[in-house]
Amino acid sequence: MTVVAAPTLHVTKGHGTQNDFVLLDDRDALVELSPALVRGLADRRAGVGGDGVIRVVASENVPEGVSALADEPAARWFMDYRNADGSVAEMCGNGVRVFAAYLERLGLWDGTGELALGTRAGVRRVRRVAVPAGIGDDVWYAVDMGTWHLPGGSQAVRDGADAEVAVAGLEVARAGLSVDVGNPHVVLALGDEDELTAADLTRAPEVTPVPPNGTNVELVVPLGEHEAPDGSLVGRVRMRVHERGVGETRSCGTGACAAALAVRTWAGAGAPDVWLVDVPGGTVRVTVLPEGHVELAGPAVLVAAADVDLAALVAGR
Ligand SMILES: N[C@@H](CCC[C@H](N)C(=O)O)C(=O)O
Repeated sequence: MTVVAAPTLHVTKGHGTQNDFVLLDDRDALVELSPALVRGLADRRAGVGGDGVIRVVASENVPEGVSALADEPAARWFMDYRNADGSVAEMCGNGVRVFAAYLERLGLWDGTGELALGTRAGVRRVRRVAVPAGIGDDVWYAVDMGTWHLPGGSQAVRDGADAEVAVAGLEVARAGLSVDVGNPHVVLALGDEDELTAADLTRAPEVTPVPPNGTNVELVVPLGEHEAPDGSLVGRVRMRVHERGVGETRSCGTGACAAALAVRTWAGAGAPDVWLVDVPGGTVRVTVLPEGHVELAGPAVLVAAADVDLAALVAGR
């Protein structure tokens, strides 16, 4: 574990619907964020603890080719996201909101208008939004998550499944639908909430054919639809997730988008464009936007700040 800057690292802890992250401000890209350092910071016993680590880097310090920043000079800040096992992921939906809250805390965004930020999946745009009635009182952010894709790169499929998924605790393998929202997901619908509870996600679900770069897996139970005050339809699903590079987490923003998109696809014509996704850590809202985009909205909370003694972090593992 080599760190150029200092023997201590100032970090902040935050979460979005209890998908939790260790955040660091390394705008000059001085910290060598090795997989070992990420694993140490994310360690829930010998480190700070989190599902992932997120680093703020000024766009001009991001190596060329990492994101589409060259096309978007307004994206001054790059979200360098790592999973708890030290692996790099293209995108993190809950992470983007927490990253925006962290930029506000650092005085790098004033919370007004639209914040463009760089990610490995391209530029994402964030804005503060009103909290939907009855869903807590944390500050909410909405993120345009860009374009999404079903198998074959399209936004419509003839068959509702392209994979078979075996989940511990469930007797028979289920059909799953791959959804790409910047990172890979496979979504499978379960019969009822008892099955959702019975699923054992301490082990990674086995997906066939094996996705070449691994995948996140979402188990969903559709909960029906209701009418919003403006007369439009809102769908609701309950979800559990096993994240690539992490394990079961209490929420996954990209996973919520994938879950809503899969259920909407299975529901066919006339299905709602707005979905509430209930996860163990809370509720997020997914909206299918025009031009093939999808939006994720939900809370972001910063809960603590700490100075990490890097020598102790190494010694403790
Ligand atoms: N929790 C995230 C997704 C993080 C990345 C994922 N584990 C992967 O490897 O693709 C979210 O909120 O989207």
